[in-house]
Order: sequence, then structure tokens, then C-alpha cells
Amino acid sequence: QASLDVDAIRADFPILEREVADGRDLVYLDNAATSQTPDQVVDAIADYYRRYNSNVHRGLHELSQEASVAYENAHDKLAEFVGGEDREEMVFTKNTTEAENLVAFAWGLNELGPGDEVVLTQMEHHASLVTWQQVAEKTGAEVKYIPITDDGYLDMDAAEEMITDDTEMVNVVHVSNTLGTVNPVGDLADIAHDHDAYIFVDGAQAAPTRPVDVQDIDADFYAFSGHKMLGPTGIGCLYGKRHLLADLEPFLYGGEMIERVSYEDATWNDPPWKFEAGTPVIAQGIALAEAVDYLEDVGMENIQAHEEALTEYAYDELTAHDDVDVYGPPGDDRGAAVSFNVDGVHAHDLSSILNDYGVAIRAGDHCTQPLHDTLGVPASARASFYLYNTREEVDALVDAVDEARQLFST
Ligand SMILES: Cc1ncc(COP(=O)(O)O)c(CN[C@@H](CS)C(=O)O)c1O
Repeated sequence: QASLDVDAIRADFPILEREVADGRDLVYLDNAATSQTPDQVVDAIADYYRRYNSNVHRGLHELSQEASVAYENAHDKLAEFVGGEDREEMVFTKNTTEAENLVAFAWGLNELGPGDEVVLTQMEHHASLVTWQQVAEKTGAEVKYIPITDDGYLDMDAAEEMITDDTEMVNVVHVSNTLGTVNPVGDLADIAHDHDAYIFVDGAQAAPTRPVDVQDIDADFYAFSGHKMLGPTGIGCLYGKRHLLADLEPFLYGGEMIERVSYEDATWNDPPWKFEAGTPVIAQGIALAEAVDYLEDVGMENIQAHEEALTEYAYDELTAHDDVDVYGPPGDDRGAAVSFNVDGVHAHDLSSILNDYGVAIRAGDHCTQPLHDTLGVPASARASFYLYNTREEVDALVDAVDEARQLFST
């Protein structure tokens, strides 16, 4: 049972008091796309720029010292947030997409070749799916996809068969942004490691919404985005096991990521700085650390329980109508994304009508086009919930869907 004070939380998000669509209360249900930002995080960004803005990595003046310490400490905090040990296991990127590209190009391009296999799942986001496709094409490796079952779970029997001694990397989404499926990433890590393959877990929809422990999972790499967990855009996080980041070639080259440069060659800085070329995401890193404090004050278990209750309620209310198809596992066994279609109403039309009632959801393929092909639908509408949403907002969603139903049935 969740124990979080939604009203107190909502008071930290002025945007939630906005009116849209000619005076309608905003009902923001597009959290899988990006979350809203509490005053505490906005204030942290403003405070940095107002009080100690400076370039980092140990300039000799006080501002640089303050900014460097705050930025470096943010790495420790984000590492610990997902169960890592310290800054040497936490690289700040631009977003989850860049984290995927970093490993796929810095490791995959150098290590993969003909005969090697990368095993993904049918529910992967384009951030990993397209990236590994490209690296496989450039290296002659092969990409395989673990199928999903009819009720939206990963087919684990197929996973056991498909991950073999030819597998070099398994990339799996922890919580699907389209189906809401929560994948058994620990079991998949065991299977991958039994075949001496690495596992990269895409945690973009998991780290913001539930307790994550990368050591318990035994993930080799784990990626997530700041903007989905109350943080600013422009920062992502790549957790990597210490020894893997130490051995990994850099992804981007330039200042800060070097140790010594001559006209002939260069040597590299230690992780994570080896992977943070140029002036890094200083304000974003400091603000994301503030977002972690906010989330941990509320409690990740409380956030998960709150979301699961809202998700189950929304699932039950939507599927009470025979003309609604919700994709993915049952309402009591999923993450906080609910993708659905209403017979006779295209997802884009539905989203636009819901907007007229103040309800903000997403419509389209949610960067999972192959998954939509597998589902046999061109698009879906998606409602996604977070710690500041309420049952009344689910009611507003369901009522607006009913308005659309009426509109399209006449
Ligand atoms: C599972 C998963 N994996 C990777 C990403 C990419 O995150 P970025 O911060 O955009 O790089 C996302 C972001 N999904 C958004 C934008 S498509 C959605 O509306 O579902 C995701 O959900």
C-alpha cells in the first residue's frame, strides 16, 4: 500500500495547476515520455547558475572547486541510486539513447564480428534496437529478438534457446514503455553470463519508478534518463561495472577525457571522466542529484506502489469496455504505461480529443515500431502515471475516452 502524500507532492509542481484547452485542468498522463520537474530541482539549477557556475575538473579558483565537487558528488549519488558503488561506475551522458550508443559503438564496434550475436527482445525501444542493428551491420554480427507471448510477457523459454555461446551481448528493457511489462532482468543476466555474454539493461522506465539494484540484477550496464525521474533534460546515466568501464575504449574524444596528449598520440583519463569529453552536463548533473534526493525522500517503494495502484485502476476502468484493447500483461502485473486502442477511433484522434478535455497522453508508436508491427496495430494511445497523479485523473482519462467513444459512434 503506498504511503505518499500526493497533495503535498503536487504542491511542488506548479505546472500541474496549469489550465489547458480553454480552461480545462491539465491532467498530465505522459510521464513515460518525460516527467515534470519539482521546484526543488528547478531551484537547484537556478542556484548553480546564480551562485557557483563554473567549468569543472578542478580549476584553481573557488567557483570551479565548488562546481567540481558538486558535479563529482552527483556521480556518486546516481551510482548509489541504482545500487552501484561510486562515481567510477557512473557515466553522465545526454540521455539513455546516448548511453546505448556509447556501449554499442565503444564496445560493439571493436569487439563484434561475423558469427557473433546480439540478443534483443521484440519490445526494445529504438534507442537500443536501431543502435545494435547498426553496429551489427557494420561488424557482420547478427541481431536476434526474443519474442513476446500473447499476453505481453517475454518468452523465457525462447530466451533460453536463443542466448547461446555465440551471444556476446544481451540488451533488454527492464520495464517496457509500451507494454508495461516488467522483465525478469536478473534471470536474463544469469542466462547471459552462463554463456559469457554481457547484459545491458535499459532502465529508462524502471529507475524512475521502482527500487533498482544493479548488483542484485548483476547488470554489466544499466542506462536511464534524468528527464524521466524529475530531473532536467540533457542528462542520462550509464552505470557500468568498474572493470568494464576501465577496459572500455572512449566513445567521444577531446578535452577532460585525456590524461596526456602529444602530437603523436594521447592517453586516457580514468572512468567516468574518460567517457565525458568536453565541458560536461554540469547543471544537469547537480540538478539530477537533487531529483534523487526528492525521489528518495518520497521512497521508491512508495512510488512503485502508488503507480501500480493507479495503473491497475486505469487498466480495469479502460478494459471494462469491450471496445478497448489494452496491450501487455494484466493490470495488476505491470509498470505504469498503459497502451491501448478504442475500436473505431485512431490513436491520434483519441489523443487529440483527450487534449480537448485537458488530458495529456501520447499517441503513436512510442519508439517501438517493430513491437507495434508485432501487435498488428499501426499506433496506440498511451497513458503513463507517476508519483503526482491521482485516481481522479484516471477518472478524467476514462471520462474523456468515453466522450471520444460517443463522438465516433454517432
Ligand atoms: C524504454 C526506453 N528506452 C529508451 C528511451 C530513450 O530515452 P531518451 O531519454 O529519449 O534517450 C525511452 C524513452 N521513451 C520515451 C520517448 S520515445 C517514450 O515516450 O516512451 C524509453 O522509454
